[in-house]
Amino acid sequence: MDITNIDARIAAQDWAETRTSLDARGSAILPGLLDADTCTTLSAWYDDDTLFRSRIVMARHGFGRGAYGYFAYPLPPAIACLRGGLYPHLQPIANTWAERLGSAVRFPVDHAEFIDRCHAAGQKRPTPLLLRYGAGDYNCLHQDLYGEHAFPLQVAILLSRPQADFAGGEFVLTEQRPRMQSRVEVVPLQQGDAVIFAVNHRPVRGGRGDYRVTMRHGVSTLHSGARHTLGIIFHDSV
Ligand SMILES: O=C(O)CCC(=O)C(=O)O
Ligand SMILES: [Fe+2]
Repeated sequence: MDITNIDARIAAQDWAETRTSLDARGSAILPGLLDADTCTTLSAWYDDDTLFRSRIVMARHGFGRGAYGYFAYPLPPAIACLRGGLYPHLQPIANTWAERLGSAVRFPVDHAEFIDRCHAAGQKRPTPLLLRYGAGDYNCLHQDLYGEHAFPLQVAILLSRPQADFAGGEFVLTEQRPRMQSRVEVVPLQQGDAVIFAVNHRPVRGGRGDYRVTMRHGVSTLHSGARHTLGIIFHDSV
């Protein structure tokens, strides 16, 4: 796996446009973050038990249908590179959001320092994950919160080819505004595209200042084939 290629692909994204999109809708697409070969390699890792600290069968927990593995430490270099390389682009947005939401929490520039904060609070287990869905599988609306410390943005990368490898299985986001019913958006992704989205709350500018919107994400039912995703969550878990 060519890590310099991943670094270059992170650097090549339009981060100003990404920020605009995150502020406007709480999500943004990074087109072609990973190339097709990298996606194929990462999908194949799903079957390698040595890479994972635990395996979750979603139906057993009421999370949906499908399965995933949480990577073990030390993370494979490609995963560490994605986690550590995406974070510095998101950290300024996270701090602005925290300020606008009236939170005193601030996120350090360096991801390793944020991980130290998680570990000191007992959140020591790595959260990057690889998911696999087959026909009939789905992921219920949820939030990936794993303890007191939570970075407000996370990333999911689609490793499979829509229409060719699978059908259905769309990434969806919902947002709940105060005193309003939930609204849903489908995020159209191609193989190698990443979606960045709010883990929990995001600020929205209203007539009387910012208010707080609650977001959830999930995946609609796969009609056929198999779909792999790589999830990058920036906080660790209890
Ligand atoms: O499979 C997906 O697209 C979503 C996976 C997910 O829930 C996550 O990465 O947190
Ligand atoms: Fe998730």
